[in-house]
Amino acid sequence: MKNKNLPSGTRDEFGTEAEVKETIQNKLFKTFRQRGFRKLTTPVLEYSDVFQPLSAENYRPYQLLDEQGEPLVLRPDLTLPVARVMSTTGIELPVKWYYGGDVFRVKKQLSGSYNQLTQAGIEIVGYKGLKADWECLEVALAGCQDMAIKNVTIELSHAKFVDTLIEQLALPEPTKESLKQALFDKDLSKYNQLSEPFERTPYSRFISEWPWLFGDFDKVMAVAATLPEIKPLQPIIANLKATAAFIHQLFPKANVTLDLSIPSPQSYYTGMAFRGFTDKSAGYLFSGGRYDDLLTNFQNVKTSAVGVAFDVDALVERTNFPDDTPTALIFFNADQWAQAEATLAEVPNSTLCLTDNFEAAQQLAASTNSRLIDLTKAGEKNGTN
Ligand SMILES: N[C@@H](Cc1c[nH]c[nH+]1)C(=O)O
Repeated sequence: MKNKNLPSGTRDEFGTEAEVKETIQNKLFKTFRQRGFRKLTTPVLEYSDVFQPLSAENYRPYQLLDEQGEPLVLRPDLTLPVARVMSTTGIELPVKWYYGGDVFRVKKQLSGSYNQLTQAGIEIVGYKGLKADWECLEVALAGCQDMAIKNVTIELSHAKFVDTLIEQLALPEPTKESLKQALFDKDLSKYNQLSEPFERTPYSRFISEWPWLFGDFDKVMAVAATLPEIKPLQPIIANLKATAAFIHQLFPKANVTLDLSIPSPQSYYTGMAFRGFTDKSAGYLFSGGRYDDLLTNFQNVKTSAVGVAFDVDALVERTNFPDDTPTALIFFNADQWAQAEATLAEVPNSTLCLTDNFEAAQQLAASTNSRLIDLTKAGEKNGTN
């Protein structure tokens, strides 16, 4: 074998880290099941068409060809496969799914981030109302609580806010698009120039602060309240406010922020979106949102859906690794296997010692700082135990 290196952005996981990851996944799966979600497993390989709704710059997939030359990808997302399943199987709505698995996203070389990420999430399909969005938030925030992750900040946003507001502005279409781009890019000189016509209009306060409209929920909402009455914005604002109130009521310790100046975290979101962070790092713990149009990409029926996925690797990073390596080694002769099994079952944190002789067992016990349980009495016989 010539190349023993791993492909860039991938890693091996072993020992405590891999075990903690498994424990976290199992804990999440158990919660999902207890809440009535059903498991859905999809393949790691899919036709690239499935992921067409993803924005290409954020999600560059690994590409392959099948035997007929059809382009395949390693899945860069787990929500789109759920939409594919829903549109091809005729499963009755409503449904609540849960899943876990790896997604693959080609990141820039040397960006320091991994190209293979483990997610565990839920998708609720067939419910229009806020209750389904809130069930996602409940699962996400309760999940963080179960992992003892403190200081969780939940950032709310809405996929339609920017477009709805820009739509109202008396500007030519191409200027609207450029204003939106300048806002998202935080290109202030361009933004200021394009937004000049709104000085001394009822929009002026909001438009002048728009690129900075993120942070404390109430403060951002106070600036939004300076806008003139815009009918299509009202349900968006009402949903955001009701959701912030819901979070305060159920998770009083969580910090709620609002961002009215970002592009939607996923290009397929159509409604409220939410991401969870802790103050320790920039990466998110969970990310989710409503996507009522996604299934129309696969079939001509509009279906309401909302979901959230945990970044399991981010949860592992924030968990204190317990040191629970086996502390007792059971040394036995091959014909004592049944007795060794009984001891294994009885002694907590024990493991079978598979060395051929007692000396090797002693060495292993010393190097792993383990207590040696000698079923052969070899130690007694030669006086070393
Ligand atoms: N698939 C989204 C998370 C999500 C699940 N459901 C809805 N959104 C992501 O990877 O960011």
